[in-house]
Amino acid sequence: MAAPAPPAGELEREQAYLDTARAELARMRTSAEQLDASRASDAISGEVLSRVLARRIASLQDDPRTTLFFGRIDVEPADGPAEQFHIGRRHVSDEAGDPVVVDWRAPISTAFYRASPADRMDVVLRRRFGVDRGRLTALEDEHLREPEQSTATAGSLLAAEIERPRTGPMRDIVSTIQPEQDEIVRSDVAVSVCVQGAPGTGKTAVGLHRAAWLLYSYRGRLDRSGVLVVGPNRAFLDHIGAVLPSLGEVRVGHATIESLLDHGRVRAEEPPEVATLKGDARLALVLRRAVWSSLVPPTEALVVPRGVRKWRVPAYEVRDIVDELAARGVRYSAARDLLPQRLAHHVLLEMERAGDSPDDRVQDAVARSAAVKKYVSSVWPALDPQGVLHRLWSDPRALRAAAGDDLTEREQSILLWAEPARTKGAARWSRADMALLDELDDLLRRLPSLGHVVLDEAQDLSPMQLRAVGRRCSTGSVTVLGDIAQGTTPWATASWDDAMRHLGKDDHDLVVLDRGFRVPAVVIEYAARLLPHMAPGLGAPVSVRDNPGRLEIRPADSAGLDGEVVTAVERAAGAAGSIGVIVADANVDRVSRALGAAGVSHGRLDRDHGDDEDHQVEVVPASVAKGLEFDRTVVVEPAAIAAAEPDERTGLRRLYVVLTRAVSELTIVHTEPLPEALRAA
Ligand SMILES: Nc1ncnc2c1ncn2[C@@H]1O[C@H](COP(=O)(O)OP(=O)(O)OP(=O)(O)O)[C@@H](O)[C@H]1O
Repeated sequence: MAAPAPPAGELEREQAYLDTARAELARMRTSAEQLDASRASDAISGEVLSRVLARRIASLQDDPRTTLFFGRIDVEPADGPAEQFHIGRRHVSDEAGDPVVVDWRAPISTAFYRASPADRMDVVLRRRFGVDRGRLTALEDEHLREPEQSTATAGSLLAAEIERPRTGPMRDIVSTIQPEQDEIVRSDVAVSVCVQGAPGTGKTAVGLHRAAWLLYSYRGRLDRSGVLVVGPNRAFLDHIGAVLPSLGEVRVGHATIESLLDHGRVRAEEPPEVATLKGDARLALVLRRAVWSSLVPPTEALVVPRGVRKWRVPAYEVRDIVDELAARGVRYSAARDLLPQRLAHHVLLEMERAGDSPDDRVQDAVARSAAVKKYVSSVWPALDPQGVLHRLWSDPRALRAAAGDDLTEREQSILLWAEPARTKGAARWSRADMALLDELDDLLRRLPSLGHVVLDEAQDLSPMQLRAVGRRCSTGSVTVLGDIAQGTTPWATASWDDAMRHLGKDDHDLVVLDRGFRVPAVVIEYAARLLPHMAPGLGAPVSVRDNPGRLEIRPADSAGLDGEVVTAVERAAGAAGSIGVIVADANVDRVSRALGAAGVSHGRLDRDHGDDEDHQVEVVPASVAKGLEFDRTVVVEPAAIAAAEPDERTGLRRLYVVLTRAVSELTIVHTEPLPEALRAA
């Protein structure tokens, strides 16, 4: 018996419904345009209102290139009427306020993503639409109660969407979010989630959709506190930067860890041993001690002259005040700000005891007096992060005192500058120093917390960097995305429990994603040969791609390497789709020159710039490839890519990252022997 087809005329009926939905959206826009901000009660509210209105009108624009919905569910609850819901990127309602299209983030839409024959969630029919330039071209029905009634093609629209060629930046996956992904996306706002997933399992996609879902579900709260996405470099942020706007969310901040911890210019590179030690969580204890040991126990009384009299607060009383402030858990500088008023209050009590009746203005004047200021500076010195760190790295005695039992003598000697900078302004700070300056900043004044942070490629952060991110969501929650096998920094995390503890989120859900959406089977199986050598215990994803992919290995002699690369790139460029030519950082110029000489137009990525021009071919330094994807990749000289890292394990991990960027084809061009781990079958 032939599998059922959708009922005749159904596509036309759905197209008519789409036309109605478009008309309703136009009506919503017109009525928003007619609202008048000038009728607000005052100028400031008028300005706020007109901004809100402008945003609302922009959000109601119809994009004729897409449809307003991509799916439909028919639900038949046991205790209520049967209903149909069309699911789309945004909500559309009719004049009576009834929904015409429901937002994919609304609670009712959950069933579209998660219902299955085993757990129908009241759904009897799930329909998916094929779309071309704003019109519906096909539909597929899944009957959850009677699976044999499902259309013959059920599942093929989903597969086609996953197989669609990748060109340009990353796009949203809103029409095809998978059940295990949806569970993460819709985790409660209070829950911190850590997602471990092999390359291409959709971690980044899930994190971004979670941000959009949270903003929809907790709009008021998160609009105020803010949501931030943190990624490894600018090229990556450029790659993902269009996803949230395409979901209607333009108010999410995007940052790299470097831009987040911007406490001055990075002017020094340091050996991995030093950077790793500076990233160790023990440094937090050292810095805390360095800050609080700056307090100088008072030995002399505070003396405040006023007119012909002198008022005294004895040293032991000041000590009590200082001890009380230091014990309150207030940050160092914030507590210091309280000290003048406390001292002035004691002076006031003295005055009262002497028969005066001073008022608050007298207390303020005493607090601001030169005598009090000078005294405060002597017992509770003003500090700034750069000053504290400059002293620690320059002065062995200061470092020894702050180190306590937490750092060995050898470790202290590693941290000390060989040639101390003369002033803090002249200090040449390193990347690892930035996380320490950030920690110091927070020891001095508390940083306000965001509502939610999405942290991608989290495996690469040091404990001190994780602490820095954690303090930015200290009262909010975090979505942590990463893959231990892709950790390529010397301080990369070996355990998600440790990483989450450094983030201050001991209490979290750990979820493993293992279905691979990017990398086709032959490519992932090849790359997975590396896993036992650099991340034993971690499995490769199971590719869910229909396309088995293509893997080609092209040996060349050293004179012919560039020519072989050009040939491989030209062949790859014969079909539509993006091409990444991934090479060891040191070889980027050479390969780019060779391509240029052969007339192959291409762009170049670096840490700070994703290419915004529309190049089909991009030359990508291996250190920038993480998180990116290309339809076809040409990987040049794997041995050189691995050898550029400080140790073998990191080298193989870098190679694993590089080999897993391809959506359909991977070509390897090499003259040096391939690393042993790759050769072993
Ligand atoms: N449910 C889905 N439907 C369609 N495409 C998907 C789905 N999930 C993921 N993808 C696609 O798979 C590709 C890989 O996704 P993503 O970059 O989020 O993976 P990742 O786990 O972050 O990878 P990596 O660890 O390599 O950075 C992307 O093109 C993404 O759009």
